[in-house]
Amino acid sequence: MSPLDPQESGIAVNPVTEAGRMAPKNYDAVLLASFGGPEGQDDVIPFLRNVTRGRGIPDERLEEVSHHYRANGGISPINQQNRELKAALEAELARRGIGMPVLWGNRNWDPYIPETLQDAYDAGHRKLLMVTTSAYSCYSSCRQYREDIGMALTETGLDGKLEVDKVRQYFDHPGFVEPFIEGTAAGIADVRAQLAAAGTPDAPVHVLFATHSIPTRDADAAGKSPDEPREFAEGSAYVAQHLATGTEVMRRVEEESGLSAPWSLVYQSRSGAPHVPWLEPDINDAIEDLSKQGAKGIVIVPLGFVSDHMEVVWDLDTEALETCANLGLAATRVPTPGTHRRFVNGLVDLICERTVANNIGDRPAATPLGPWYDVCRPGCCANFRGEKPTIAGADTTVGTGHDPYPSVRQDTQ
Ligand SMILES: CC1=C(CCC(=O)O)c2cc3nc(cc4[nH]c(cc5[nH]c(cc1n2)c(C)c5CCC(=O)O)c(CCC(=O)O)c4C)C(CCC(=O)O)=C3C
Ligand SMILES: [Fe+2]
Repeated sequence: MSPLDPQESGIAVNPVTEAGRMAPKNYDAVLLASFGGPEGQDDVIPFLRNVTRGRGIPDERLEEVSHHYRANGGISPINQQNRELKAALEAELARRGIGMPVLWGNRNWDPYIPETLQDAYDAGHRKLLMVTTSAYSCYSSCRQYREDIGMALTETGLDGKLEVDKVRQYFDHPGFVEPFIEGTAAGIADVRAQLAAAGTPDAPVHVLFATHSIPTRDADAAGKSPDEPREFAEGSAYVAQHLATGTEVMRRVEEESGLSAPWSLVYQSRSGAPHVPWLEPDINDAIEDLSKQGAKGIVIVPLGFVSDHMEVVWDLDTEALETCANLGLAATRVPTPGTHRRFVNGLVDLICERTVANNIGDRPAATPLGPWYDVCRPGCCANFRGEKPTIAGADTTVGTGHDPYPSVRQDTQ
């Protein structure tokens, strides 16, 4: 791996995140790790028991949060989305002549991560590179996946036998950002056309970047570490990453299509006890406020999500678009990256930047925050429920990421 010449590539190496790099290795398979979801009415309660495991939540309470799954035949779209993503990744790897299979494992539903790791080991794999379906930094989207692997390695007795590392959080990788640029430009044009058809072509349009709300305590811990010298916007890497990505999307939309609109970051899918503070404003409250302030059109960009899973098709397409309709607002929801060519290509680029063969030396990042760390800084995205075995952190004791100087390790095989 040779250091980049920023003059030549136009992309400067971030001196901060350089510290959390891991040298390229000879990985022999990709692990696509995701949340998992139910695939029929009988799966719904067992799935929700998995999601809330260890918290002793009674089934009656779980039934209350199951309505969106129930209304959709007990089926979450997430598994099918992941089957399609897995197939698209395999096709792109094959197209580039890279002989790595893509193995798939979930946190909360079949195929479960520990079984996938055991199958991988039994099939002869020894070094896996994990790609998750979460782009940002916070407990749920980064550390919890690192724990899923740490616990699975411990549980299966494979720690020390099977190496699992993960690609960096990719919120600002061009492959993740560019489908949103395309979608946001098309979304603004669509809402403008709806308003023109209604005889109000110049009515105000507002872009809402939507992401999953999380408890403010988790938001504040996201990316925070004694080893992290940066102060993040609003004190949270989770919020800062979304703001930076949203800023870049709007800049590129204007540059490439001449379209512009005021925008804000809003939150959705809040759960948990009402007295526990979560990130706000909720998207539905924001839509009502914007309507009161005179907005006539809303473009909803699901910036926090990789695919059209339940939080997107229910909380945005059913609830938020209904809020818009009730207020008489023109509205549209922009696509998620899904299996967009540029997204799939970008994920394969992220795999290549970590592998010896087909190595890509430059690490593009569309915002000044990145490229994010390959190996998380000590303590970041803390788990307030109690520490668990965790991979891919400078302070962890499982897997290989705990090497304090991973970027000078050489893969010898
Ligand atoms: C940041 C974040 C993402 C985005 C990053 C990423 O994409 O990973 C995300 C994605 C998802 N969240 C999902 C589903 C659920 N999340 C829950 C609960 C929670 N999520 C949280 C955070 C996040 N969640 C948090 C802080 C909780 C409460 C505490 C807890 O329980 O840990 C619950 C419990 C029931 C409830 O409280 O509503 C469910 C069922 C699904 C599957 C959807 C499908 O089936 O299609 C997906 C992709
Ligand atoms: Fe969630």
